[in-house]
Amino acid sequence: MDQTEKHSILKTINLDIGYRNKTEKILITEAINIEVNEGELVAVIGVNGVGKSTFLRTLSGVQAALNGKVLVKNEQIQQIDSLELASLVSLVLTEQPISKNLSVFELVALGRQPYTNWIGRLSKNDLRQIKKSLQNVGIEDLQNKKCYELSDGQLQKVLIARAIAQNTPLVILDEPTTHLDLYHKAYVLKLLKKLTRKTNKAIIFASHEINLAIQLCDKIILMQNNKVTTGSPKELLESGAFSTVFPEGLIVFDKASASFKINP
Ligand SMILES: Nc1ncnc2c1ncn2[C@@H]1O[C@H](COP(=O)(O)OP(=O)(O)OP(=O)(O)O)[C@@H](O)[C@H]1O
Repeated sequence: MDQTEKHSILKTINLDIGYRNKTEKILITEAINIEVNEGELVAVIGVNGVGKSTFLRTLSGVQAALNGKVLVKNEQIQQIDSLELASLVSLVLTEQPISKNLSVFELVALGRQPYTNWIGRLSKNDLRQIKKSLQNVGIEDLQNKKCYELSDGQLQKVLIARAIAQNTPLVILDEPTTHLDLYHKAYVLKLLKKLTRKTNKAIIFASHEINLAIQLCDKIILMQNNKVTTGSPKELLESGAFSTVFPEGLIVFDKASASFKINP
């Protein structure tokens, strides 16, 4: 087994993503080949409607692939039973239905479900993991609040804490910074980076925060019309891949500052 294989947590092989209705397949993107290793922070970037959520749902096993393979720890995702999958992959979706009557503590505790016994009793280890997640995300002071009392941004942090409490080697988040102000966007993405370093988890998230992703991520998966380009921010910068992310004109990529700017 070589080094890369050893640390691979997620891999796709000629993956086609999209939808199936009664009569046809709706292909969104085809032949996606990516690899994510332990300890990496990876952003999925692309314009509205390009297929980021579809891709993340397919990677987490929530949605079936049209074709090709998703491998989690070298095992094909369809062959992993749901309990084992819940101990490998945690998923945070943008508009997730949650019971807002739960307290923050109770919601984060749900992350422990794959490990609790059939009556859902929390062990000492579960309690330790919940406390650690609340601490890691910096929301200990919110733990007794009801979720309906939270701002959208606070709720987003709680959902991240729940995913961390699940303690999986792979965490997938769809737009984890949507409701946050600039400070908290940077805070959350830096937090995700810190977690990859501290826990060796692989974290993959879809985001429109391309400038922050360039500064913070180990890898970027760039989705464009039926095409996916992957590399480190440096590699993508050097190859000029960022210059075609948006339609020409309004926004341009400034190579000198490695960021997108409005065309004056
Ligand atoms: N259930 C569905 N059936 C058929 N097509 C769908 C379905 N859900 C989404 N789509 C289509 O799939 C494409 C990709 O959608 P997706 O939500 O994955 O994009 P996205 O990149 O996450 O967009 P955004 O940045 O706006 O969140 C869009 O054209 C969308 O209309």
